[in-house]
Amino acid sequence: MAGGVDIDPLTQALAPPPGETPAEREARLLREREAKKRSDLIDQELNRQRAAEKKANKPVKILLLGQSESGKSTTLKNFQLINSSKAFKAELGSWRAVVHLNIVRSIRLVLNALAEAEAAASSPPGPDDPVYPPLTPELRALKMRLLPLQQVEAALLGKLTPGGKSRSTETPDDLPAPTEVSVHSAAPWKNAFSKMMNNVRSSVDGPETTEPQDSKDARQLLQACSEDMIRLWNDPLVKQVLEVHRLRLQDMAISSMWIGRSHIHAVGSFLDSIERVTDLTYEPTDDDVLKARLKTLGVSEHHFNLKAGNMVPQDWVVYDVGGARSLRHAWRVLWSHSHELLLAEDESVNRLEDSILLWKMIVSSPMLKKTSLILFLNKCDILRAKLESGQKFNEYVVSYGDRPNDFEHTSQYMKKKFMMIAKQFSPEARSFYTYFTSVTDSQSTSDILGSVRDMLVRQNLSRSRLV
Ligand SMILES: Nc1nc2c(ncn2[C@@H]2O[C@H](COP(=O)(O)OP(=O)(O)OP(=O)(O)O)[C@@H](O)[C@H]2O)c(=O)[nH]1
Ligand SMILES: [Mg+2]
Repeated sequence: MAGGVDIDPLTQALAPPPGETPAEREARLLREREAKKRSDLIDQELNRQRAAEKKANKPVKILLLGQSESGKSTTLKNFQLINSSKAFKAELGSWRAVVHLNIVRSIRLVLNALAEAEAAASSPPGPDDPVYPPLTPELRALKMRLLPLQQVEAALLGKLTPGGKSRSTETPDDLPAPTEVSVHSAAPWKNAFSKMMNNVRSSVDGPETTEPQDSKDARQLLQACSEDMIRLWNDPLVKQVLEVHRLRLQDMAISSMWIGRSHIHAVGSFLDSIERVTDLTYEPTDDDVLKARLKTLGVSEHHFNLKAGNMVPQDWVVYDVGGARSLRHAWRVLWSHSHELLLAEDESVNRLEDSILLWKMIVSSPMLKKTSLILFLNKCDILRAKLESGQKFNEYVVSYGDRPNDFEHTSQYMKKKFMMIAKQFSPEARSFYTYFTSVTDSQSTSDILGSVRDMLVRQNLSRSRLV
């Protein structure tokens, strides 16, 4: 500054007042020390809050575990339906082909049983052979008329994953064996289906279409077979044949395969809606999607941004994995990160032993000792129906003894069993939550998933509070 003395205004402001007495100086320094203390406390509080926020913003990670067919993917679908319903609705069309594939495969299952009944009739029965009722000429004719459905199956399978990542597990046999279609969860099958089905829709709407001829033929063939499929499924003789077939498989201890009770129930659920789902204008409903079965291979990751009550939205990641025994090695990779673990168990009593072993393995894992566990005892609707139809729970679980053969007592018994195992095998004390579910019922599942979500949000927040 020309001619002036250069004085820094800050230094000037902080400088002791001119003519300060020693007592005034002492009082001023005390004030300054207290102000600094307050400022440090505020900084500390801000840092604490920042750290807490950072922790709270960590996504909640949910890992869905359980046997194959226990309902993991169906639980995930419910989660999508509740929390990102727009995306769920946008994908409805992609499920149409899966529903069709479920129908075609169920019919094939029935045709296999009929073929077996025919084969049994043509050779003298051994003492342990199953006794099938003789097939009528009409039923044999029906069986022949439905053979072209194999083309439909091939066309749908061909479209499942263009890169050939889908897999159909065929076993070498004279008869076409029961099969199950699986899809690698990372594969873009939904896009492939959407494309295909959009094309199909345009073929229904008008003559101009880019739909591949084989898909179009497949849809029309399916519709043309509709009446025969209905006739087959409603034939009382077919029901008798299926029952003999089921008992035979049960005797061979392969009841958890395709024709396992829960599976007949699962794939059979579309057999009661053949007319509706084979119509050329068919659009899948939410319930259809929940019932559609597509076995998962590998691991798929799904992101959500959820808000519970008046809390800030939080990122959630849900991992869905394949539950088949051969795929379980992949689970451990996911365990290395801390997750909330949601275990779906098939409550339909035919695979209880595996279910118990799986639960033991999970609760005793040292890697998961800090992980929250939520147990879904699923398919309660099937358990209920079986008990009501007179099946005896103690035939499957001998230790159940003479307790009442009703849903209330059997379900509580199973819950206690799972709780005892958790208590006995957990590396350290833990609490876990159990729900009785039927995840194909979107309404009740929505309530349950809502409370699970609120509980986890609260838990996550209290964990993130630095003490
Ligand atoms: N009735 C009934 N069916 C169910 C229930 N939960 C699932 N399902 C059906 O059972 C079948 C298998 O369910 P998924 O969700 O595919 O089973 P998953 O555990 O994902 O099986 P993987 O992918 O092989 O590990 C599907 O057809 C579902 O619609 C239930 O509570 N009740
Ligand atoms: Mg699955």
